[in-house]
Amino acid sequence: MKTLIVGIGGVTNGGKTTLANSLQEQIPNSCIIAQDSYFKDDCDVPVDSSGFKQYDILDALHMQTMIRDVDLWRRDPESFLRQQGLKPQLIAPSINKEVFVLIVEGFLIFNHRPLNELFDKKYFMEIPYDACKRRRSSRAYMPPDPPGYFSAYVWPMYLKNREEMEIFLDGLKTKEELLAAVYEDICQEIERLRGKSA
Ligand SMILES: Nc1ncnc2c1ncn2[C@@H]1O[C@H](COP(=O)(O)OP(=O)(O)OP(=O)(O)O)[C@@H](O)[C@H]1O
Ligand SMILES: NC(=O)c1ccc[n+]([C@@H]2O[C@H](CO)[C@@H](O)[C@H]2O)c1
Repeated sequence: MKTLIVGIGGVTNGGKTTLANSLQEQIPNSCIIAQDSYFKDDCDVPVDSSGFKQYDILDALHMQTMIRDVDLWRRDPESFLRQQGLKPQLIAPSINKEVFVLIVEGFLIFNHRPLNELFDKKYFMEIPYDACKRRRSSRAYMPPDPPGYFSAYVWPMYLKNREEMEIFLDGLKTKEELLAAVYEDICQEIERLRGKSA
């Protein structure tokens, strides 16, 4: 059995979850670990000097738990898939040629060194400030963004976190264009892995 870990990171509301879900539907034996599922309870997230809750830093997330889940997948991708309610679709000529794909999506996945080291493929979604602000204002986070949170906290934190990045995806492209580009790239990687001796 072979494995491929794909990271889809980038700006808030860039379209990471949308792209990850579409990829997961198209790629056999793939599943998703989403960083947004690992936020700490609101009472455990500190407030900065301006009174803003610091949600956009690694400390706001249970990263050890997230890494543990990635490890669970690495040890036994087939069981992990079943635990998520997904059915393995064994299509390659032998189990040695089968490629299991983990899609990890989230806004700070490349900023956490132990997680960053695990990726075989990395994509970083970007959209400009205005589009991001517009998309974000139509979302309901829990707790909701207080006034000024996006421009004074979320966007500056994004620019800081982005400094560590590599491959960029233009999140203003259509969902179909984004899916086609990344899907094609991942399929090539799966074929490359299948071709490698077990
Ligand atoms: N390619 C696209 N073009 C236009 N709108 C999109 C595109 N992809 C996603 N969207 C829309 O943008 C919003 C955010 O999408 P999504 O939840 O996938 O982003 P995200 O990067 O996972 O956000 P967050 O990290 O803040 O949870 C949604 O309303 C979604 O429908
Ligand atoms: N608990 C949450 O999911 C939560 C709460 C408040 C804010 N956020 C925002 O989620 C984005 C990443 O997807 C970050 O920009 C957070 O500000 C999430």
